[in-house]
Amino acid sequence: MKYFSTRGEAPVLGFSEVLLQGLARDGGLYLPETWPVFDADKIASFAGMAYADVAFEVIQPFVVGEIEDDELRAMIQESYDGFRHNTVTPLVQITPNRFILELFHGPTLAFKDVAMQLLGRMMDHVLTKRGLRATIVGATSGDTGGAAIEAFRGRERTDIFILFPDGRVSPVQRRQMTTASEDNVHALALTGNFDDCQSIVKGMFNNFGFRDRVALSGVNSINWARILTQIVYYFVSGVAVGAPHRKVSFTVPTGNFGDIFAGYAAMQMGLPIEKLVVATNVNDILARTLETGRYEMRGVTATSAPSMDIQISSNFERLLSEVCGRDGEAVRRMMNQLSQSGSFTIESGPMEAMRTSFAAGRCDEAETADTIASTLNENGYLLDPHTAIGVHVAKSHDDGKTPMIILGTAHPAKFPDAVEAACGVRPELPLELQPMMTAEERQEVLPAEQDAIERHIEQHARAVHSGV
Ligand SMILES: Cc1ncc(COP(=O)(O)O)c(C=O)c1O
Ligand SMILES: N[C@@H](CCOP(=O)(O)O)C(=O)O
Repeated sequence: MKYFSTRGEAPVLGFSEVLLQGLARDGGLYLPETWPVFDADKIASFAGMAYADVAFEVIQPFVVGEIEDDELRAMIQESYDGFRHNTVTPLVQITPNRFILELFHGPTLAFKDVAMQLLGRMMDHVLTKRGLRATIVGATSGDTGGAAIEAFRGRERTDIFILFPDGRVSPVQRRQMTTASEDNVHALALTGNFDDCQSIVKGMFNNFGFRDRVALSGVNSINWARILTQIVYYFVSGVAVGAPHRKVSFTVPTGNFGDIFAGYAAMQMGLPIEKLVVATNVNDILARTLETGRYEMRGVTATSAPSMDIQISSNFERLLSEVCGRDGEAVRRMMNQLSQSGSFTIESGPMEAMRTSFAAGRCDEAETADTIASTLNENGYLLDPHTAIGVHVAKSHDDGKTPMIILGTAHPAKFPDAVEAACGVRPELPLELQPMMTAEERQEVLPAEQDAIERHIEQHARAVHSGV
């Protein structure tokens, strides 16, 4: 399998190179040249299979020729053995037609673990084979950072630098990043918002001198491997509610558009999906875009669902590429307009194509709190604010016939203050995570300036100093 950049000007690469590069050298995002397609019999055969076995079937066609089957199987097995639930991503029915897909049983209680646990192992595998070291950078609005640090802490071949918006993540999220004591972990609190952190990360990838000196690699969902590993749970849950014999819809709490793009990928691979519903908080750029055809940035508002406080939604570029017939020039034009004027318009053809697969809705702060309280009272189920946004939006897209799966993206105990304020119940962290809340914290507070961050990384990254 080969991968091309959405902007059409970077070299076509194989999986291992795409994994290490993160962002393409033309600023674009990598996509597979073709979608492997599973027929109905193959999809039906996933029923009753262990999560790790489905993961192997889904991931293998994308990495074949680059990672041996037995090595892939072993990495998948190890990644999911550590999850708190033996089905890895259990499905919980909350109404006759609606289900929560609990993606938060990994080590940091967020859906990011599903991808990051395997990504960490794959990267280590490729670096070891090549005798290389890498400097990983990531931007986080709260969850990616903790999950990435958990996946890479103590790994010999990587240093990890996570940029997060100072004061804009929950205390649990912050501590998941700042209490790791391993020398290869660097939590950087930036005086800005998530979009600033993400722009700096992309800026570092576009500074080729720096990128090559530190052997830069990325773990945000700009990295194709993140999306790839997330495709699996769409198949697992879709089959559990009757696919391929019936269609299924998904509602996805969305920020950077990575999770829902994995659903789009599953659809291209043959999973019969009726609708992919984008659920946003008041930072609703994606909902507005689907409505109006115009992608238009506004300021970011801090909410009780901080991981979704995003305006520059990286993976939307992957969808633009798909609906524009993989026309790199068209994607470059829109992305240039975005960086010059903060907006761009999508032509009617691509917009119609998008609307055949996607719908969208938004949920404000009061609705988020009401949904947490009413779902607890009516269904006995405690939601985190991000998943609550999904549940709220799903209600207006549920046709009553097609099973609606809402992605449960975080455990409520990551956001105890918001949950308690909404419903009076304070969710407890699992016992093994409680010591973190009193452990010593270690972080650097830095200005949201690319130069300052690059200097800091050059001083601390072993890839620069070890000569490996
Ligand atoms: C809890 C939670 N829900 C939803 C999202 C949004 O996911 P995505 O950025 O893939 O759209 C995030 C952040 O990525 C998150 O951490
Ligand atoms: N919501 C994310 C933001 C980064 O998204 P990613 O999926 O591109 O890593 C977070 O919690 O950090």
